[in-house]
Amino acid sequence: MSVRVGILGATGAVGQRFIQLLEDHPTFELAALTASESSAGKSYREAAKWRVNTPIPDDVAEMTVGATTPEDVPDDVDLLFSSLPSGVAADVEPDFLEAGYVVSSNSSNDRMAPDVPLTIPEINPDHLDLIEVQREERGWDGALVKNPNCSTITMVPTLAALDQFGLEAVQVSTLQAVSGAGYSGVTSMEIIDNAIPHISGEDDKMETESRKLLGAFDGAELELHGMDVSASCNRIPTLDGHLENVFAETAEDVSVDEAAAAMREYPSVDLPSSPEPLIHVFEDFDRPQPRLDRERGDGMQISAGGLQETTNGVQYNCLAHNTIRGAAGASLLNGELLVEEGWV
Ligand SMILES: N[C@@H](CC=O)C(=O)O
Repeated sequence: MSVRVGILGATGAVGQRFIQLLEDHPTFELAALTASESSAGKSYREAAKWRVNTPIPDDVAEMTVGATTPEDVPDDVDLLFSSLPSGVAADVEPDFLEAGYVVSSNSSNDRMAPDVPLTIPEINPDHLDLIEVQREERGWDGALVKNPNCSTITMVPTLAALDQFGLEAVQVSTLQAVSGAGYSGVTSMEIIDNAIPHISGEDDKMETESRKLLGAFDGAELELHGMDVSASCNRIPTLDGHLENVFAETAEDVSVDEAAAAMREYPSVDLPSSPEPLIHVFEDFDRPQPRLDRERGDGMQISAGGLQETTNGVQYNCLAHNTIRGAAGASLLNGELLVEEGWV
């Protein structure tokens, strides 16, 4: 079965990752690319400054880029991936949803809306049924599904594994790669020989999105997880791969061996982009490391290591590739789930 897909915001850094990940995808056939008005009508090769570490696929290079309006997307496209800047996405995604498109979006707008599924297929696939609520409330024929922020998605699979011990509170400090800020996000003068101890808006995303992802959905309403999450997000001069130091407080005592087994055994799902296993656990205290471990599972695996008991739980490090598992790969996997569950 082949599903025709499009990319909204195809010329940006995440748009380029989508193109890379869609090359040779077993189900998805790339059929539409959109970008800003200034790119519309150009070939993709002319419109995009290609910066991904594999060549632009020849057929994609010759595709004509459309404007980001439903009129410029062929009717036979079944699924759209959105990597629009969040301000633009907030304006234009609703037009596509009203026009009946199913949109799997990486943009941060609406992630916490009560009727929008914020989904990681291995963690909370049942939340996808919020689409029923969304369609009823908004009157859309289409459907909007979001994936979390890259720093959230790095930590939440490990928390999902630990939740069997009764998660009560989480403190996390991040060391985030420069690609998370986009190609021109931090200048070399700001970041070389440096670390920047604040990423605007990022603490709040981790604190809220993680509670939604681990929340309980009863078919009508979603209740946020009761744990308390405190995040401190920092930029460091790595290119890709967000490393995070997590302190998880649990109601029950948990040993290092129990925590490691819970993470190792946390199930993956049977979708083309889901890695097996979902979480790789290192015994070493000095792993995971961004340069060594970000490409594990084609950039889709979560790594953890440095597990130690604390007075009220465990501490550890975790890592994921922020532009693959944390962005384009996350939306793609949500698209695979949408197909599997019959929403596309
Ligand atoms: N908001 C994130 C994006 C993820 O890569 C960041 O700034 O790093």
